Amino acid sequence: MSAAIVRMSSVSKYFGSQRVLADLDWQIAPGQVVGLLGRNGAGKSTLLECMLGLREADGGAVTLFGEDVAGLSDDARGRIGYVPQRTDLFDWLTPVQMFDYFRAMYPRWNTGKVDGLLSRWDFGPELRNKPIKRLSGGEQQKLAIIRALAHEPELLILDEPVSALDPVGRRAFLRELVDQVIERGTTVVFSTHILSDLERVAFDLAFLKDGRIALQGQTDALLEGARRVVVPAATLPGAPLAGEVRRRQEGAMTSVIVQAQGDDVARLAREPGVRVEPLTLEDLFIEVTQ
Ligand SMILES: Nc1ncnc2c1ncn2[C@@H]1O[C@H](COP(=O)(O)OP(=O)(O)OP(=O)(O)O)[C@@H](O)[C@H]1O
Repeated sequence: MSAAIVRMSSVSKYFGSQRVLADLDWQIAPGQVVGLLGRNGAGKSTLLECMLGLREADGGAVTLFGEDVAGLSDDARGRIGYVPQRTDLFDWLTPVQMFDYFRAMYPRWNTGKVDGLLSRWDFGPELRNKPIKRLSGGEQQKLAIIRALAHEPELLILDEPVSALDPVGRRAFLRELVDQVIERGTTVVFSTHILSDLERVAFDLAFLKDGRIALQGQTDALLEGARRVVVPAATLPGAPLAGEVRRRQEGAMTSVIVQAQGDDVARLAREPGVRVEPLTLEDLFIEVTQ
């Protein structure tokens, strides 16, 4: 397997006494497209900011393209695109002025791509020449996405990029992501709460919980293998089932979530009163992150 593009080892981050990242290990391979999931406040933005060196971790190591993130070269920086959760555009400029400014900074800036996206995403002459601070939240989010894509990055980090977009805008963005960005082999890390979007674009999912990546795998495989096994408490063995994620007592029954069905689940399924149910992505999110 080729060397990881992103490598995080034992990364910790505290805000005061609150531990947000707890010795987190994570690696992302070239061309991987990963959806990052977690509850509100789980630390997704913090994780992405530490990954990019925008926030200093309190412990551990982060490398991007094999370089320590604290001393990242201009070349490596030029290969990264980032859409933050809150847009950080120069809002006193107009879109045309902002893109002129960034074009001068990035050798690989693709003006044709910017113009094409502006046209397809409904930026007529009037919007292109209006100060960004007077644009709507969704319009500003579209500009942040265009800015992140314009230099055709090899690593694209998106922190809830579609939260302000309407369904038409979201679909247009996802089409661009799937048809252009992912098609080109770009490595993508994408946090969102819109699970249906992830099912469309993310081949891999990673769940952040208690400051660590609690579960990661291919979306299809996770959904195919994950089951809720509801068992009379007396029938359930005390030892964890193979691939067990969590178990919870519900009256006389115990509900066990497994990532993948092993022989023990097949055996239990034959016992009277046992139910084995498939999980949706939403079920899996709730079960893994609760
Ligand atoms: N600058 C800061 N100072 C103090 N606490 C912070 C700061 N930034 C984030 N936190 C805290 O760290 C935790 C993680 O926040 P973060 O924004 O990374 O979560 P998130 O998973 O991105 O959440 P959401 O899904 O709501 O966007 C939260 O409890 C938050 O209150």
